[in-house]
Amino acid sequence: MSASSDIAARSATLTGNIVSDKKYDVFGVGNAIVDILAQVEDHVINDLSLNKGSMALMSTEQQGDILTAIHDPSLTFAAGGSAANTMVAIAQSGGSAVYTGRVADDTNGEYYKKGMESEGILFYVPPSETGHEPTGSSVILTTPDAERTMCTHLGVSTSLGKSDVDFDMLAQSKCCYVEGYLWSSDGPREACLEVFKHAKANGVLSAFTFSDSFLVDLFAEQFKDVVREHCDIIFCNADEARKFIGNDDLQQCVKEIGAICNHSFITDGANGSYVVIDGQISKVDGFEVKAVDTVGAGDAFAGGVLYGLTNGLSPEKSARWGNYLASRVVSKFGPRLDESIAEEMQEAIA
Ligand SMILES: OC[C@H]1O[C@H](O)[C@H](O)[C@@H]1O
Repeated sequence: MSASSDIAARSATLTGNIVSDKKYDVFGVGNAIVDILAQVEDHVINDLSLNKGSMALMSTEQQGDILTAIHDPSLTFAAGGSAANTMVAIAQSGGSAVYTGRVADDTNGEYYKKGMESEGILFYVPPSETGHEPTGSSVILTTPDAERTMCTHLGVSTSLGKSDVDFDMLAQSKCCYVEGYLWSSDGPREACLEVFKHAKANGVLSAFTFSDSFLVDLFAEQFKDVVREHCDIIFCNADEARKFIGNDDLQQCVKEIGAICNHSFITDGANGSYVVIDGQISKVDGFEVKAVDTVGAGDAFAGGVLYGLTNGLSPEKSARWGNYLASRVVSKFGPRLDESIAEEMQEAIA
């Protein structure tokens, strides 16, 4: 079978919705990160020379300097990590999810594992022994306009490798979901490529998120190859879409992304999202809410979409549910919702 006819066949499977007898809805792979959340004024982002709205990689010492500088007695902690947040959104929608990510055998690692298990996620990778890197963490500064700026130390999450992946569980999943954040480290990137290959060999659809515009800056060409060779479904936001295509005109970017991947979901903040299925573009409206913290919004959107696609909803209804989950996450501080909201689905997508 040629590459293009293979893609066409996989595409037809999705358009008919991915409802199969596989055991799990989605198999996620990501950096396991504990979030340290603070609210700051705008000038703090400038004073610290941070790139507002983006993610920067740094050492724990640099994170410590930031925490000292902001001197916030009301810091809060949350289990985060982009793909992990997405798996939680799937579970809170009523779906089933498996998570592959690495924590250390330390306090944050224990906290993180408990957080995932309490949401019903199958988090099976054993923690790394202490003495090396700590569990990954991200100091997340949210400004009054609800924008979040992330200062991340990846810690032990960069030691995730392909030998950590449970390929049997992957084969029993309808879809896998990989975060672009993993591209900044060699071992996790190789593990992801292996996940995509095994997914294809076992009739599991492959979904990918670009994660952050700085990654698109660094890896645009690699991301294009990944999308063309491996992906059935992609997620990005408007900034990432513009950088990926190299054009400021969002409509044009949506069209061009849709020509590269047959199932593309592009978020546009409070305006909602674009769904491009086999070149056909639909705009799906967002929900009007007062946003206080945008951390985790894209993750919640992807969770809603993946829940929908793996449970018989059309791509547009799936995106509507994704928009709803994102609107709920931005209405509160922190990267995840606190509880299941599956019972709100019918009204939200009607
Ligand atoms: O997408 C938001 C997530 O990305 C970062 O990895 C943080 O952990 C945060 O929870």
